[in-house]
Amino acid sequence: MEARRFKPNLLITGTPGCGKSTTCELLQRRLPEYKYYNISDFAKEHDCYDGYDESRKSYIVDEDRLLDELEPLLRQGASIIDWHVNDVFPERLIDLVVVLRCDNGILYDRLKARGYHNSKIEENLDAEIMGVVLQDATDSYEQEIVVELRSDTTEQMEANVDRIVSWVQLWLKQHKEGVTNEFQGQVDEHDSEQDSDDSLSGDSVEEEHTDQ
Ligand SMILES: Nc1ncnc2c1ncn2[C@@H]1O[C@H](COP(=O)(O)OP(=O)(O)O)[C@@H](O)[C@H]1O
Repeated sequence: MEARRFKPNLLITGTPGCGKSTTCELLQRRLPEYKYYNISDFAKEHDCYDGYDESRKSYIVDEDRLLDELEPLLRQGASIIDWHVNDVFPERLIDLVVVLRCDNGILYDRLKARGYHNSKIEENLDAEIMGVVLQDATDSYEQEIVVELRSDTTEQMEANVDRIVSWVQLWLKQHKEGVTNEFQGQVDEHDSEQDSDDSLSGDSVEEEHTDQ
């Protein structure tokens, strides 16, 4: 049986350029006892690569190897996981999935500034338009723990971090009290001032993984 976690594991996902790393950085400042796992870096550091995809100009992650390395760490809880791929982590180890979304014009500028070549920019823009990452998340996790948040502006990013910290506090309170209510039910109540844009709205699209 899975050991009980005393602090939640947070998965911050989204198309490359949507703001995962920046959001995680801010989040970690607010949650200093949480460990931050940027999976691209983690895979590199732990030699979890299985070749290089020349056409995509990106390394291919050996997901089995990655999970072997990561699982014992996630079992301890208090993790912030940053990756555009979200459907590889065992459901039992993830407590909240935040899918960051971004306007395509803004995303284009961010990816261009990052020096991505055009085909890679296009692939990522298509993935964002089609909601691929959100679809993967809703396919892989209970809908109650998947939350879609807009990250076009600094103000939105700061508000997102505030919300995630509030959810963490709520999770801690619930688990301390042994309350078994559904997490999202409490979140909805807590965030009743949020507008309806925050509801899940992923379109059904074909599977396509983006890479950095
Ligand atoms: N909500 C936001 N508002 C303004 N700039 C942002 C926002 N999110 C990300 N950025 C900027 O966009 C770029 C890509 O963000 P990053 O966090 O690296 O994305 P990801 O980790 O999803 O690839 C960075 O220069 C970052 O400062």
